[in-house]
Amino acid sequence: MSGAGAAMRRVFVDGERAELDQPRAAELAGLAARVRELTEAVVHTDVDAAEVAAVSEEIAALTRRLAAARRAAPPIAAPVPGAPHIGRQLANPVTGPLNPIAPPVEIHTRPDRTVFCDFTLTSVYEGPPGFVHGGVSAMVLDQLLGAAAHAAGAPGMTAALDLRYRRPTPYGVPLRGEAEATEVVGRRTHTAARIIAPDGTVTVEATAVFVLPRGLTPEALGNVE
Ligand SMILES: CCCCCCCCCCCCCC(=O)SCCNC(=O)CCNC(=O)[C@H](O)C(C)(C)COP(=O)(O)OP(=O)(O)OC[C@H]1O[C@@H](n2cnc3c(N)ncnc32)[C@H](O)[C@@H]1OP(=O)(O)O
Repeated sequence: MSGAGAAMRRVFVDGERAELDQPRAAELAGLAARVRELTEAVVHTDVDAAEVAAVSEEIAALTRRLAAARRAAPPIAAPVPGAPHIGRQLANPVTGPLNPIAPPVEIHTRPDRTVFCDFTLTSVYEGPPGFVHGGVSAMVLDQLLGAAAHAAGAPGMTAALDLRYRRPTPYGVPLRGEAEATEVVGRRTHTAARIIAPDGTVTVEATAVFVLPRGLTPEALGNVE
């Protein structure tokens, strides 16, 4: 089995990572939400130099307090019977409520196994002035495409990701992401996705191929249907 396959098995099947119950996850999600506000404030602040220095010191002190009890690796959520493990990665940089760099994006699965998300990116994700960074759009789409592969019962790791940036993606407005699996061939799952602006314009289109690492089964990843 590949290194990635073995690592996934250790985390999701063998219980290598700390597993948080819902109240503890909610506490830490609240902390991450405050840090997201802090990031926004840092990017936009215009306070004077003395205040910047004072706040920097306070933040360094807060960081030391949090680091006083440190885990070796990000924790995951306790398993939910019947649900895929993909939703257990609480520190995922796209969907993870515990990760301050995640917007976070909440992905939903429809009964027909397609997936969608409604999300708003703030100006901290700016690339070209006034618009979302292309790498951030790619990150969101990679996750959404991966979720579509999971939803189809054919999860895998991203082997290829192809993007078409049709129009600039605005930030600060509600965006819709949609994705679906288009074909499953052996360990390969082909997927397609798009980001849609509030006026219905498709700003980015993506296709991706996901490959299930050798030695893993969809069942081991929690795709139980
Ligand atoms: C497992 C998933 C778990 C997810 C957990 C939750 C997170 C979800 C998050 C989701 C979002 C975030 C996701 C992330 O961030 S995943 C992180 C980014 N991705 C990676 O790091 C992947 C790195 N690559 C690899 O580990 C290997 O290359 C993999 C495992 C992908 C394949 O290595 P393996 O040795 O197994 O491959 P094989 O040679 O036996 O080929 C097998 C089949 O695949 C076909 N093929 C191979 N490559 C390509 C390609 N580029 N285009 C088209 N097809 C390709 C190949 O032709 C063959 O098909 P066939 O000839 O049999 O028909």
